[in-house]
Amino acid sequence: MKSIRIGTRNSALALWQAREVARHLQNNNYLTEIVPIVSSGDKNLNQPLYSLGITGVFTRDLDIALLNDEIDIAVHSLKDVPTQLPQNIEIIAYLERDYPQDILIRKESARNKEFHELKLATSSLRRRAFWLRNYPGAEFSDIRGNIQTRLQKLEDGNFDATILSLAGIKRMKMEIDYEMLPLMICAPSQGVIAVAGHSDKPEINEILHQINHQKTQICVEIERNFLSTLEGGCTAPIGAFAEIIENQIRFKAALCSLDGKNCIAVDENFEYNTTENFGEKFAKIVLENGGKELMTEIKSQI
Ligand SMILES: NCc1[nH]cc(CCC(=O)O)c1CC(=O)O
Repeated sequence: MKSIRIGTRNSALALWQAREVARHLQNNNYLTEIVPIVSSGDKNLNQPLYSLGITGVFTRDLDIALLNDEIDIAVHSLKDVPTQLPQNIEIIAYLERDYPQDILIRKESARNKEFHELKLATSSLRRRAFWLRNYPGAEFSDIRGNIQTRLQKLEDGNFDATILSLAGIKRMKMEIDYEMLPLMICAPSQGVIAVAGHSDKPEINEILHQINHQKTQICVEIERNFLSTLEGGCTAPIGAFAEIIENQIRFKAALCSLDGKNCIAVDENFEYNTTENFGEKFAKIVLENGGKELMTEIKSQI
């Protein structure tokens, strides 16, 4: 039997996630091979990227490799995957979500500062807005790069703390002090590893179904339907988190203005069924309650 070629980005986190998918497949007796994709093979495609619907900065190289049949599947952090997928590419499996939360990491010199005094480094509009909602007037710096780079920049830079995803810290086995941030609502599908496949490869997709975690799928589909109904392609401060508690789903979400002053939140408990699109339903409630105007305002500001 041929081994399944698992495409991944080349960062430490991406490689860890790809190995996690490999481990699940191996547990089901499939052979696997990790294929790190460094740069894109656009040259082999005979159509322009936009005409194939390829948009995501984090996903584009893997999308191209899938379409060029250099890999059989692609592993992603689901929160980095655009809600509109390219032609012929589908998310086929979701691994069980581990840690959806955002956490605060501060440097030693800021040990005794109160939250409202912290100078924060984060480029995420969502993290900024939710923080400002609680601590108006807080100051921010931009910070980009992978987790290791950001932690190095925190040490070197002129700011006190940063906000990261707990999933990333746990996966990298970082021995680091952190504080939980119950004031934040995570990004839609944060903490979830997703496996994308090619729609024309039913045999591979059949295999992927075996490693799918259905409860995770139910939750992230609600979160992502909420996001895509609100957004229409722009990036806004939107948090969304669904979890299954006994036989009910608890869904918490919010759309905030960039300065955090205006937040339209939903907090719902409901019985799940497969016929209703709950994410879309709750997004429409937000849109009808001032969300439409707020989205227009945000789009004009970013
Ligand atoms: N956009 C960056 C990114 N994409 C996925 C993760 C970590 C894994 C996850 O949260 O799903 C991170 C780092 C972070 O947000 O701190």
